[in-house]
Amino acid sequence: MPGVGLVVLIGCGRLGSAILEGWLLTQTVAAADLIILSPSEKPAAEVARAQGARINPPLEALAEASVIVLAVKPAMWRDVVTPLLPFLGDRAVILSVMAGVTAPTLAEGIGGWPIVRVMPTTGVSRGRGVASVWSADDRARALGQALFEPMAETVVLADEALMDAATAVAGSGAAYFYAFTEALARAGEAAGLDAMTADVLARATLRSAADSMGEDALEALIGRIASPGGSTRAGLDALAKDGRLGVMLDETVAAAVRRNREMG
Ligand SMILES: NC(=O)C1=CN([C@@H]2O[C@H](COP(=O)(O)OP(=O)(O)OC[C@H]3O[C@@H](n4cnc5c(N)ncnc54)[C@H](OP(=O)(O)O)[C@@H]3O)[C@@H](O)[C@H]2O)C=CC1
Ligand SMILES: O=C(O)[C@@H]1CCC=N1
Repeated sequence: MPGVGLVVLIGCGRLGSAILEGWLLTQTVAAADLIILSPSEKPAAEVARAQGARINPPLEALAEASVIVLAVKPAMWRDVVTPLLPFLGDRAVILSVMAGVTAPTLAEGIGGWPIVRVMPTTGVSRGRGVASVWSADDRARALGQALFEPMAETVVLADEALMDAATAVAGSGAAYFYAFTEALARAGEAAGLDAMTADVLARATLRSAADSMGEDALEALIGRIASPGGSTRAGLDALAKDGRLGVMLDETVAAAVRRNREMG
């Protein structure tokens, strides 16, 4: 894609691989413009290599990089990045997808380069992710948007302090929906379905609900299914009894926000 330049992806684990797959799928980054640093061989990196990406080249190659994407665990980024710093050019932007690690903390170890934080979901691998972007630097923010908008519904946050909440809602959120779906299947089993039928129905319902959602208000969507006095309304009333659904999700998001702060 014109304008993005040479992209260095550091870490090709679950999220790094998803990002790589998304870039190639949506042609956001040409494989020839990619350098991937990975201690072990990864299927996604091998696919990129076959299309022209460079894997673990001599570090002198980093001098031309426009953007360095940090997709390693929050606990290890200093050890990973410190040896690379002497090789970075003046124009590089640091893009971190790490949960919890703040820009001021990153700047302690990577001073001098503009920083953009992006919190994507692994759905970017299929060009259908979600991403929250924050940067204090206009060029870095624009680069973050250029790299993620083609493969994610992207929100630009006004304040870095909101990144932990965005991570707790979107970065983690798919896992909550999967956990809910699992619990729905088990409840179906308790109501008499065999385990496999309950799984098929719960998973298909999640897919169908997501497909049908569009841009309509959630309340309107619920209203279309829940006939007054009907069985869905009875189920929804049980779900929200004494405000417990809201309380449960407040606690869920608060716990994830706390953990993001601890990891940073
Ligand atoms: N998974 C998710 O859904 C999301 C994750 N994140 C963030 O993404 C980051 C990565 O998470 P995730 O992908 O799940 O974790 P993984 O453990 O799957 O990936 C981390 C990768 O870092 C690699 N690595 C370790 N040392 C180096 C090194 N020196 N140079 C290059 N790569 C190295 C590891 O390589 P190896 O496998 O060879 O050890 C590993 O594949 C985290 O900071 C997390 O907060 C953010 C949003 C969503
Ligand atoms: O669980 C984690 O720490 C990361 C952050 C968002 C999704 N995965």
